[in-house]
Formats: sequence, structure tokens, C-alpha cells
Amino acid sequence: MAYVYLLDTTLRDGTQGEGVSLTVADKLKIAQKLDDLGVAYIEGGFPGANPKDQDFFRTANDRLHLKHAKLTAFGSTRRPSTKAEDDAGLQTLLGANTPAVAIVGKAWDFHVTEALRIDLGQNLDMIRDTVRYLKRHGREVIFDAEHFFDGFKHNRAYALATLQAAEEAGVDWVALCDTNGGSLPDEIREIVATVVSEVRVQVGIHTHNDGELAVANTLAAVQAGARMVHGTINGIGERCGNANLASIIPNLELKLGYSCLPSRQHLRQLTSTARFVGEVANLVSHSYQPFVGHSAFAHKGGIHVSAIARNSETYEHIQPELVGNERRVLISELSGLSNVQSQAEAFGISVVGRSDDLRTLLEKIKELEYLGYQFEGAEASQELLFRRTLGEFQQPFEVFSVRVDTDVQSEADVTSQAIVKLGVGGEIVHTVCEGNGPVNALDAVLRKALAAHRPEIAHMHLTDYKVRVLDEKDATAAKVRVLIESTDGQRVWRTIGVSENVVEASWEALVDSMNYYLAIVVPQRELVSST
Ligand SMILES: CC(=O)SCCNC(=O)CCNC(=O)[C@H](O)C(C)(C)COP(=O)(O)OP(=O)(O)OC[C@H]1O[C@@H](n2cnc3c(N)ncnc32)[C@H](O)[C@@H]1OP(=O)(O)O
Ligand SMILES: CC(=O)C(=O)O
Repeated sequence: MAYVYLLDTTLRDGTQGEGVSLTVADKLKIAQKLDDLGVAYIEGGFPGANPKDQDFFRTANDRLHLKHAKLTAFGSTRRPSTKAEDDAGLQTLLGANTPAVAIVGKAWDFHVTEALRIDLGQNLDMIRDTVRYLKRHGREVIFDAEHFFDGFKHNRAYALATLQAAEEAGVDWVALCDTNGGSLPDEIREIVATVVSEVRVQVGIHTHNDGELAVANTLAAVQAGARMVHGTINGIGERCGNANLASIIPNLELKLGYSCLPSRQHLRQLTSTARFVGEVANLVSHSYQPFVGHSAFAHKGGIHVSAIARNSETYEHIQPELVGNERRVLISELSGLSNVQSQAEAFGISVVGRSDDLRTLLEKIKELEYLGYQFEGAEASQELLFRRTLGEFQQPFEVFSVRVDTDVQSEADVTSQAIVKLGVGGEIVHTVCEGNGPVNALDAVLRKALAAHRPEIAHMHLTDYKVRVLDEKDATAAKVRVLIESTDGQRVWRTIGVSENVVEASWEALVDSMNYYLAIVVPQRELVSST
């Protein structure tokens, strides 16, 4: 099986993406995770660009004990009027003390004359001198031929001459860059095949996603003979991003028959690696992301769910476990009996001989979705609905009445007062509480009323509150959907409420959240700690 070397540039080109900024500590954590995944090279940064990247390499050399990856520092060819040994950028690059370095150089004549404003021969000298100098200092050298494909299309002889200059100087790899990200797979395949036949060194591929083809272009390049692939986790990077390794890796390993990670066990870490990088970089994860996204193996249509229950290959291109992801069955108005049955079993509810009950539950779900509920994003309310309808729920408290008033003295002076009457632990509790708004007052009054009989309620709190107007045309008379996210520090759950009145919708979601915590989370935790 042919081996493809992965060069992960999340920490260099990935940080050129808008909104991405990583601290040294973030970079160290990500580098460790990438090494655990098993990539061959980690391009950690551009030490000539800023002290943060210099600090990263210093700290990484001290603290990281990489098992699989070679740490790689990035820089550019020497400046036109400076000797390599006097070039400040190259000194800093060597100062990073990494076994491998990647240097970017111009491969498109237009860039040489327009961006650098030098003659074509001078650029070839810069490439040759730089590679020779870095090789003299014992580095493995990767030459990133910037704009190679655009350059090849405009002046093939010159683009190839830049690679030959690097080759003459002893370069280890030439990485062909689709820097502007506009090439098409057929062009990439043809040009890479030409290069592979014309140079003696190993060829790599570095693509950008401006035409949403970076993954396809990378795979085409590998099929044409490239043996090093550059990319970033989740495809973050300059403009529309870089080639997404989270898609390239499984396509290489599972579809095309190449090996790029140490083992299939490593491939199982792909989803957790992608989510980890998203978390550390503080970027909202893209649910529809192939292979590693939350929705990548989420089945919603009843016909799909019925078939995957019989054989998962009917609607899945690979087994989710191969990349460390999981199959999910969604409950919605598009569900059939199979969705409901599969979800009930996942909640631990026996469904044997209960098809009439399941049919009633299914009809109820469809009716509620028609009224504006959406259970996909509110798994706690969904479980409560299942348990209540199937008679598997013991209510921890009962609400008899609730009232909330808001007093607006001025924009800065708003007070709400909530009064609740509920039954808990065999007693009727009557409580009043104030808050800085109606939802805050309702949350406070419910906690206060429950506190004596269910003191554990103090361990949970709300973390997010979202309101969505369901039919904007009806303005204030429109229904609203409230989604509340809660946590007890270990588990996170979401509940939903729908009404024409935002306070009523909030109350419904709030009561569901506390019911879920007391009736489901707490008993499960007690069960785990007693075993
Ligand atoms: C395709 C890529 O992604 S390449 C990587 C791009 N990444 C970055 O640019 C991020 C980090 N960059 C930086 O911090 C800065 O741009 C630095 C430190 C590299 C350079 O900063 P400055 O010296 O202030 O120059 P500035 O950014 O204005 O312009 C780029 C300079 O690099 C030169 N340059 C650009 N490409 C090359 C190259 N391949 N070889 C040599 N010099 C180059 C330009 O000629 C220009 O020099 P000049 O001003 O003397 O004409
Ligand atoms: C080297 C690089 O990042 C590019 O050409 O896109």
C-alpha cells in the first residue's frame, strides 16, 4: 500500500484564516493531538513572522516528545538583495531548531516581476541559495512552490525551472501550491503527472479551497503521483481555507487504498481530533462536515432509519466508528416508526409488543413539530416526551400554578417577581422570588421551591437561552421557540418550549430542564456511583 506523508499546517496556514488566533499554549495542545493522530509533519508556524511562533518552537522542542511527527518551521526564500547567511528570516528559521523546514518561493513569473519586482533569474538564484544553505545546516527541506499551477498555465518552462533550481540545490520535497485555490481537479491531475515525470525529487500538494475543490484537487494530485499532502484540520486557513485533512485522511485510507496514518486505530481518533481543534481554536463546528461532523451519520428520514436498522450500509458510505464518529437517529416530523423505536431503545425503554404505543408517540411528535417544536436540538425534552407518553416517567414535582409580574421603572430598572405553587416530596410549597427579568425570576422561584426536598438542584444551572420567532410575518402574535441549555458541570442538556408567549415558552423549557435533571441525570449518576 503506497504511503502518503501528511504535512499538517493548521498551526501555520490554518492561523492565516480569518478569526483564528492561537496562543502558544493552544498550539502546543494541538501539536500534541496531531502527533497522537499520527501525522508525519507538523508545520508549527512562521518563526520569522512573530515572537509567538519563535516561543512556540522553543517550548515545543523542550516539552513535546513527538512520537510520529517531525516539527517543521516555515519561512520564505532569502530576500533579493541579501545573502542567505545574512538573511534575518533564514536565521530565525534555523533558530527554530526543527528537523524539517518548509520554504515558500515564487513559481509564477507574474509574481516574480509584479510582487517581488525582480528579474526571473534572480528568483531562481534565491531558491537555489536558500535550499543549499538550509541543506548545509542539516535540515530536511520542503520547497513550497507558490502559485505553481497558475504559473505552469502561464509559463510552463519557468514554473518547472523553479523546481529544477530547488532540485539542483538538494531539496527533499517540492510541494506544488494552488495558492489562489482556483484550479480544477483535471488540471491538477495533468500538471502533477507532468511534474512527477520531469523531476527526480518527491512531489507534494498544497491546495486552497476557493473553488471548494481543495479536497478533490488534493486527491487528484495523489492519484497523479504526489506523495506529500498539506492541509489543515477542518480546512481552516487563508480566505476560504486550506484542504481539509479531516476529509482527505479517510478518503485516502478508506476509499483510495493509500496509507497516511500509522494504523486504523489512529484513524479512529479523527473525529475527536477535529472537534478538539475546533474547541481550542474557538470556532463553531460545522455540523454537516463530512466524516467528523455531528450530522455526518445522523439519519432523519423514516425510510432511511427503517433501512439502516436492517443494514447500515443502505444509507452510510462508511461505518462511522472507522473515523471515531457515531450514528445518530433523529426524531422529527419526517420520522417513521423505526426512528421512534430505535430512539426508545437508546433511552433504555423496552419496546417489545408496544407498536400501538409507539404509533401514538409518533403521531404526538408530528403534531408537536407542526406546532413549532423541534426535538432534534432538544434531546432532553425529547426523552421526557418519550418517557411520559410510554408511561416510563416519575414526575419529581408537580406545578399547580405560576405567576410572574414585571415592573419596568426605567430602561435600567426592571424587576420581575414570580410566585409558584408546587407539590414536591408530598408537600405543597408556595414560594415567591424576585429576578432581573421574568425568566430569571422563574428560574429562581423554581429552585427555591425545590431546594428543601431536592437540594441537588443547586448543582445545575442554565448556560444558554435562545429565542426564535417562528413566523416573523405575524410580528408579536407569532409563536416563539425557546431553547434552554443547562449543565451540572459534567453533563449538558437542552430543552424546548413553544408558545405565543415568550415567558410561557421559557417556563416550559425551564420546567423540562429541572425535570430532566432530577428524574434522569441524578438517578443515572447515583446508579453509576453505586456500581
Ligand atoms: C502563500 C502563503 O501563505 S506565504 C505565507 C504568508 N504568511 C504571512 O505573510 C504571514 C506572516 N507574515 C509576516 O509576518 C510578514 O509579512 C513578514 C514578517 C513575513 C514580512 O514582513 P515585512 O518585512 O514587513 O514585509 P511585508 O509583509 O510588507 O511584504 C512582504 C515582503 O516579503 C517579500 N517576499 C514575499 N515573498 C517572498 C519570497 N518568496 N521570497 C523572498 N521575499 C519575499 C516581498 O518582496 C516584501 O518585501 P519588500 O517589502 O522588501 O518588497
Ligand atoms: C505556501 C502556501 O501557503 C501557499 O502557496 O498557499
